[in-house]
Amino acid sequence: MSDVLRVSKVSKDYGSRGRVHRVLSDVSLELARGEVLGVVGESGSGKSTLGRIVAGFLPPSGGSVEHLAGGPRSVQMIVQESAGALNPRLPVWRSMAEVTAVNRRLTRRFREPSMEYVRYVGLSDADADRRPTQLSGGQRQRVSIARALAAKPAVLVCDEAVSSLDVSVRATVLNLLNRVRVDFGIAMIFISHDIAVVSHLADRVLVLSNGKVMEHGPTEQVLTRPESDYTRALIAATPSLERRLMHSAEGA
Ligand SMILES: Nc1ncnc2c1ncn2[C@@H]1O[C@H](COP(=O)(O)OP(=O)(O)OP(=O)(O)O)[C@@H](O)[C@H]1O
Repeated sequence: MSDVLRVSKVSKDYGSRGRVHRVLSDVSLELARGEVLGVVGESGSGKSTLGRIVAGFLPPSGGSVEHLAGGPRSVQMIVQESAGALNPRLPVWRSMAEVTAVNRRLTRRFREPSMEYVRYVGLSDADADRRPTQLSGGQRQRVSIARALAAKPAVLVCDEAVSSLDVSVRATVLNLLNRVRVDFGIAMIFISHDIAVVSHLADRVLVLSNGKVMEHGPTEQVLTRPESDYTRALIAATPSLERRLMHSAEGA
């Protein structure tokens, strides 16, 4: 299947002359249409920096990022509290309409084009008329997903997108993201410190430690036959995942 994203030997340095801190070194990856790459690693390993570089919010210090499909908004990003990007004083349909409207005067006739996405993510027409603060955390994250979809991206970067949600809400949003990948063929970079969460969605997993790729392979392989002690430690630090892996090994 054709690639929609190619990241080649990307590095990132923070700081200035004399006090340079390298936070990403030689990271390469490719994404095909509809494919989900999970990016895991402990706090400070460089996950968000990578996500922001891929989304075009941050320039790399070296290497290249090629967006091989879609228009100018071909990569969209969803973060932990994406609703922060929504105007708190406006009904959410208006924040959504801003993504696509050419006309800055967003009268109510611009509402309908957004509603297709509002309904797709499982929100009601009444929800679209509410302000972000009148919605739950899960509903706000759905709005963020709807807003990203309205931009018709080829790639979605999800950075800790479900981390602040309750476990049951988290499962429904993960299911929604899975449908998005199937229904729209959107590829995703799914960033999380929690390898268990990543394992629900990702086809492949890339493990980052101190800005370096420790391993990168099919999810099943990385979880059951990790190559590095670092990955083994990440799995061991996630008891729910360890239990699940043990059960499936016993059942095999
Ligand atoms: N704007 C910045 N200026 C200087 N250093 C930064 C900046 N942003 C991030 N860093 C540093 O870069 C490293 C990687 O940070 P990054 O946020 O990418 O890691 P992360 O894996 O996403 O961590 P977390 O899971 O805690 O969000 C850290 O050491 C961090 O302190």
